[in-house]
Amino acid sequence: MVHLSAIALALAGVLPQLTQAAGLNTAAVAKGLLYFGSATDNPELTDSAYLTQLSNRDDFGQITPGNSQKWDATEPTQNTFSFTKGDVIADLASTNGQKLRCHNLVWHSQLPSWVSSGTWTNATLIAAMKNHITNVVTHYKGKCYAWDVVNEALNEDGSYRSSIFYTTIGEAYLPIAFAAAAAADPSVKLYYNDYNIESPGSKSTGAQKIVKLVQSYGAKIDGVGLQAHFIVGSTPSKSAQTTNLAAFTALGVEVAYTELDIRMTLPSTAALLAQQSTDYQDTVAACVANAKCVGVTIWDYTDKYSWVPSTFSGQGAACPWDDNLVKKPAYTGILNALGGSGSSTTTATTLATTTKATTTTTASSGSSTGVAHWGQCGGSGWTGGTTCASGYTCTYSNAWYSQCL
Ligand SMILES: O[C@@H]1[C@@H](O)[C@H](O[C@@H]2CO[C@@H](O[C@@H]3CO[C@@H](O)[C@H](O)[C@H]3O)[C@H](O)[C@H]2O)OC[C@H]1O
Repeated sequence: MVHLSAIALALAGVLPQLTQAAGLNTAAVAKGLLYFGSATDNPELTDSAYLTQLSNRDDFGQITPGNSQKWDATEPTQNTFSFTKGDVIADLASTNGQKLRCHNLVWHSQLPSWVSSGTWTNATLIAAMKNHITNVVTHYKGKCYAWDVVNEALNEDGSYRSSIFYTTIGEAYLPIAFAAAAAADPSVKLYYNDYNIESPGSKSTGAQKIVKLVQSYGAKIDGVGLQAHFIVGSTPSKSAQTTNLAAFTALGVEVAYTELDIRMTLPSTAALLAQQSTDYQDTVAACVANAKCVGVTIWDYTDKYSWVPSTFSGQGAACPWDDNLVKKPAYTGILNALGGSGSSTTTATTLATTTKATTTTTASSGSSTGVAHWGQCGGSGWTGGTTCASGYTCTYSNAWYSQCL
């Protein structure tokens, strides 16, 4: 069936178009992603210039709290919960009309000492973990697009990290955590999130085993978050990242780049900034190429507030905006991957189908073929529709069209 409304909307410019002027999020949505986003943190929000750019939905359609939803922030004392700082970020997302990625529930780091140094049995730690998850997820119910339920459970060789959770409970802590999160908010997407799982290898294989483990317990797992804390010049190729993403999505889960930044040894040079731009472009292009890659989040947008210099001695300049909130070449690299710096041609017949459309994009740097993730899923004329075709799930809709994955 031909949906003339999609053609009309596209021709009239109602659907997101790929133009020079489009920001990162606008271009990402036009390319079929759900969002392009940034992490942020409470102390930075007093910087009005920073806040203004963060709130610019043309660039950022999603934000993630960098620290304020972690266990040490939300349950510093057993069964005493504090949501004040996390609520500031959640409210900001709501005010700005941005999606919120919620981060994180179970992680070996930034734990309060009552957890990390407590005396636990299998039963008592399961109870404490479930109580934490239930309270935090319930508090933010309906506000998060996704939760990073378990963060960084793996060693580099793909074996389990010896966290308090693994050594006390064993691998069952993962499905137990996912099941508790699903019970508290059945609608929110539930993710496993880790670093160094962005190209094929032992750790990526370990993360795929976690997906299968959770599924084998009958618990819900919706996605895998690839942190993507990269180094300029050592970023995995687009090809390696594309192959890797496909291995995850073949398991029936979606994927997202959740903490992208690409650091360099300081001082930065023009050559390093150019390579950084290429590395950003390759990574975002890998996401665009996979129909189940829903978004990219950078781990703060400006070098001014990046976590990198305080964590990796002598390194920095990892973000697409510099210390003065001026865009770096990396910004253009991301936009190139999103088709934002060139022209885009999409055939009307492809647009009109209820299946995922294939978009051919001609960027200034060359030609590439990507997969558009959106589809006009129902209705007719200018009112559009919000019902997805059979076999598709509606992940976003507005008055004009639905996004169906
Ligand atoms: O002193 C601490 C300070 O060290 C802390 O820094 C944060 C550490 O976590 C960072 O985010 C993580 C980066 O990579 C992945 O491993 C994780 O998934 C992320 O959560 C965050 O950006 C830093 O700000 O902040 C609190 C201070 O008290």
